[in-house]
Amino acid sequence: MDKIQLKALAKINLGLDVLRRREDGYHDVRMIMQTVRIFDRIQLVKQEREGIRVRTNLYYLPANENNLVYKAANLLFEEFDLRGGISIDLRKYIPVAAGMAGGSSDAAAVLYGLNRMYGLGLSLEQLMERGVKIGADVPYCLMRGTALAEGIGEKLTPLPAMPPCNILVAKPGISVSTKFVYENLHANDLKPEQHPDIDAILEGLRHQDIREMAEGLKNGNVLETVTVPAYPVIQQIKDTMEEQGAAVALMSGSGPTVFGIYEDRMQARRAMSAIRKSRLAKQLFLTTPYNNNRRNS
Ligand SMILES: C[C@@](CO)(OP(=O)(O)O)[C@H](O)COP(=O)(O)OP(=O)(O)OC[C@H]1O[C@@H](n2ccc(N)nc2=O)[C@H](O)[C@@H]1O
Ligand SMILES: Nc1ncnc2c1ncn2[C@@H]1O[C@H](COP(=O)(O)OP(=O)(O)O)[C@@H](O)[C@H]1O
Repeated sequence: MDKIQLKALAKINLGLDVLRRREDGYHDVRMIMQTVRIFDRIQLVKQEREGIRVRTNLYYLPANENNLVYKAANLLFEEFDLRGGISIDLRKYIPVAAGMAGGSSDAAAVLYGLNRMYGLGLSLEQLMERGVKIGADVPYCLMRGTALAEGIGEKLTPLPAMPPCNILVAKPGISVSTKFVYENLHANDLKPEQHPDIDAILEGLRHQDIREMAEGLKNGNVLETVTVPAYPVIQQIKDTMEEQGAAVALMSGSGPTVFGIYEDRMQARRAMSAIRKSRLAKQLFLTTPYNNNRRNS
């Protein structure tokens, strides 16, 4: 196989709690991950000439060793002493530095794609062990679907699929770095009432009850305690989505992207128009949960 086309899917966090700051500076988390149907497209083509070449449609992203797709390819090229080179064409649609794991998902797709193209024979678990060296969310991006993530995000337990629903995703025109958010959380000083009730969300998921999940998701992301005071636009988007009939609206990951869950498609469409008119968001998507574990390549 000389060529492969991949889709790298984005995620949202259906609840995110940070338990403690660890000695190594990372944080132990407890969060529910959900893949959504927003994706980047990646094409890998084998080259005779040695080296990893990256091209992307976004001028402001690194097209060198700092791109996570480069890091993923480099990891497997070095470990398996692969011959020749590879060109990576990355078409980005997932908002960048947004809390949607775009870069991590791109890296996951490259690990998956190279494993197939070069017949490396690595299992999903073996790919995940390599993925965590690139980023805490990469193992989850390899697994996809609905999952509980613990440890730094790499300890994964599959969960019942999120019930079908409509998810409105709005990214304001600001970028927030994950590092900044974790550093400003002061996780070890959080009061018990500041921690979201992840178990309540899990119960809602087990009952396949969006309303029950939504109840648990109010204040379901502890990282909002850092970003909402710093960026009022996040709260404004949440309020607008809820005024427009969302069961709940929550920031995803380290933000600043906000998602709203709508049971009714028409209502979600109306909410999308309202957010568009408000000009609170720079990027706006109406999407659905992804739970098919078949890889699309
Ligand atoms: C917040 C979350 C929630 O899903 O997602 P995003 O907002 O990035 O999408 C993740 O925990 C982000 O995972 P990821 O973005 O892969 O993290 P990494 O690249 O490994 O680390 C970026 C920075 O975040 C901090 N970090 C990350 C994960 C973690 N459990 N504890 C941390 O303290 C690290 O100190 C690092 O400086
Ligand atoms: N393939 C990539 N896609 C997006 N960002 C990338 C990529 N490779 C490296 N980066 C860098 O990683 C940073 C955060 O990436 P991203 O995964 O989009 O954020 P988040 O983890 O918040 O979802 C960006 O600022 C960018 O410079």
